[in-house]
Amino acid sequence: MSLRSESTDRRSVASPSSRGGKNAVPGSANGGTAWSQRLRVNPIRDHVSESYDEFELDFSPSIFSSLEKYLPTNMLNATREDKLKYLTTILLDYLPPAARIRDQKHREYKRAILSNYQPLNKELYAMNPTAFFVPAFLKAISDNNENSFRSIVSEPFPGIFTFDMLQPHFCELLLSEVESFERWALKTKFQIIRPNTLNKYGAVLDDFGLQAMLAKLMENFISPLSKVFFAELGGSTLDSHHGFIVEYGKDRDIDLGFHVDDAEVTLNVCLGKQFCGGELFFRGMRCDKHVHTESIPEEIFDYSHVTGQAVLHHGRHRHGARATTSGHRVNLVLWCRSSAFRELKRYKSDFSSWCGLCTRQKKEQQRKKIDTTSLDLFSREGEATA
Ligand SMILES: O=C(O)CCC(=O)C(=O)O
Ligand SMILES: [Fe+2]
Repeated sequence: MSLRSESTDRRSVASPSSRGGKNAVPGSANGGTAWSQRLRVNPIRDHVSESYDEFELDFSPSIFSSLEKYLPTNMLNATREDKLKYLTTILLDYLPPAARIRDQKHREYKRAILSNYQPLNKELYAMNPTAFFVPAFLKAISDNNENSFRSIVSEPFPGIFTFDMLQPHFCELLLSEVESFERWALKTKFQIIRPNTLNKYGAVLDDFGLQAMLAKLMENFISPLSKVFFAELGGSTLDSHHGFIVEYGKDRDIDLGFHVDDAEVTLNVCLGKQFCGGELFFRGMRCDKHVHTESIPEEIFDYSHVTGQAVLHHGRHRHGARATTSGHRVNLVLWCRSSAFRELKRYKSDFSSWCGLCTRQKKEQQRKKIDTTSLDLFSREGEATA
């Protein structure tokens, strides 16, 4: 079985939004500003940074809050929009030229959507926990401890967690919003960029105004779980996301090839509708070095989607989706990423404790070591008694 690493080729940048209720970052972020952007060397430790959560940003809002302490004195009391613009210009300077051009294009793409597409269900665009989530999920998150999480979560296979999460009404609203977005794109001949390299259908929710809501979903509802279940795998330091919809059935994608996600933690929730097939198949966790290696029988696990139910797994847990044989299946997928974990991985040794093959190889080495030590002992005992 060949395996692909799903990637989006997407980088993070601040982008303006004209949507009602959300703040827009005015103007082009990396051109035309009168400032010569600089940061101070040492932070102002007692400065209380503002929150940027409700802005439509592609850099994580927490990056802006952290960097605020490094702003020059004349910028400290500027408006949040101006601070965003100032900091975004600096952040963009760190991107290589090709990435900067790609980002610029993507910002224009998003701007074109946000200024022309009229949302159908405005209530989806701001986080509203009681309307979005089932009560048991909300209670477990507000109790915020391992016992409360374990009380709503099943772990049908090591590292794969399932739980009831979304209200049926929320699923219906999101489905109708995606359909409305696709109708608009068809009518206006707008070319939609698909969620990633493996999909011909589906849509990136972050691109049409749902980014701030999804950032809250990750920060307030997924991070608490991933801090407990994926602590050593980047789950404690999630700081950005890629949120999208996948669609299968007639005139849509049929299945999804074997792959790993460009994510530390993946949330995958079935929104409906009626369908047969479409099971997820998992085949073991692998580090980059071993991603293409065979799986062993103990790593095989299949999961059948249930509407409203979430699956939470590590992004390097290799998986794919079988053909949806009838009906129409739509899932919400949130790839949650940790820049700190990725940075750490760059400096780490060859061995990954979570990789099925690394651990097997280590056990094998240890077994061989024990075998040779006991052989050695055995021959010395032989010498002694000879
Ligand atoms: O179709 C599914 O449920 C799987 C989706 C998935 O794995 C992905 O988009 O990364
Ligand atoms: Fe995936």
